Amino acid sequence: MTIAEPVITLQHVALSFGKRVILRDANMAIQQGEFVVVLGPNGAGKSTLFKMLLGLIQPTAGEIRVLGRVPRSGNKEIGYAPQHRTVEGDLALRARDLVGFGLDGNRWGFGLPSRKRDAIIDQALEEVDALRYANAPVGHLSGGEQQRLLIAQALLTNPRILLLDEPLASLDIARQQDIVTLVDNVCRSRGVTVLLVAHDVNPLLPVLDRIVYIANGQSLIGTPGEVITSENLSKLYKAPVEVVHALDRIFVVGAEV
Ligand SMILES: Nc1ncnc2c1ncn2[C@@H]1O[C@H](COP(=O)(O)OP(=O)(O)OP(=O)(O)O)[C@@H](O)[C@H]1O
Repeated sequence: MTIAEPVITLQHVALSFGKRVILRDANMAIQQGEFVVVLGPNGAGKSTLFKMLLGLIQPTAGEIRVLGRVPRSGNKEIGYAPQHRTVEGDLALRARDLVGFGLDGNRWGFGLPSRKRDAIIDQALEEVDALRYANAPVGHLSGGEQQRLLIAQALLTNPRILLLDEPLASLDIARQQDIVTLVDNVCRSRGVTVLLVAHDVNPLLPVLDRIVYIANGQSLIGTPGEVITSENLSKLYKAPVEVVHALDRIFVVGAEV
């Protein structure tokens, strides 16, 4: 039996912006098809980790490999949905146009015949159950509907890795659940590796494989039971933190997550 190479590895990775240390000695190996939730307080470096994987920010030290190579920008094997604020108002942009940006941002999308282009966009819209509002103006759609479009956009190039930055932000619990189910289906059916930034792990507990926790320049990776413990979080935050398990949920008391 051969053991598959991890799709993402960080070895002794450090990153600072001037005097601000974001990561000191980060180490992780993430496998094909894993669903990984990235947690940590505001400003910890969660989005910055994504930018390093996308080749947009270089580590100060250490080695990063994505699908066996040094990260490079424009890698169509990574689908990326950045942090997003809901678009409001009468913006003329239609849902399918927003999704189509996923092709335009990649060189291979240029010059596609329009029928082929439409078919690719329709397929992505169908996968996120957004076909029925394909022609609606984006500003008329709810936050959850807009989030589906961003996921469709990220899927357009058939990526092997999906980076989703806070796709659950400002959604109600039911809509959060819908997006979690959608992303889980994409992860399992396509065998895509998902990294998803969140501030609350609870809606994701039924589907995630492991979590990465970043705080104060340190990072931990493992199952929720391995990582989210009073001892670990007290060390990360350098303050007393209590982790409470109740009603199949995890509550962190004493720190902003
Ligand atoms: N290009 C940059 N130059 C200098 N500082 C930066 C740069 N990018 C990010 N930072 C800083 O690095 C820190 C980490 O930012 P990042 O956006 O990764 O945090 P985050 O964990 O995603 O936070 P949030 O939960 O608030 O989205 C912040 O203090 C931010 O201001």
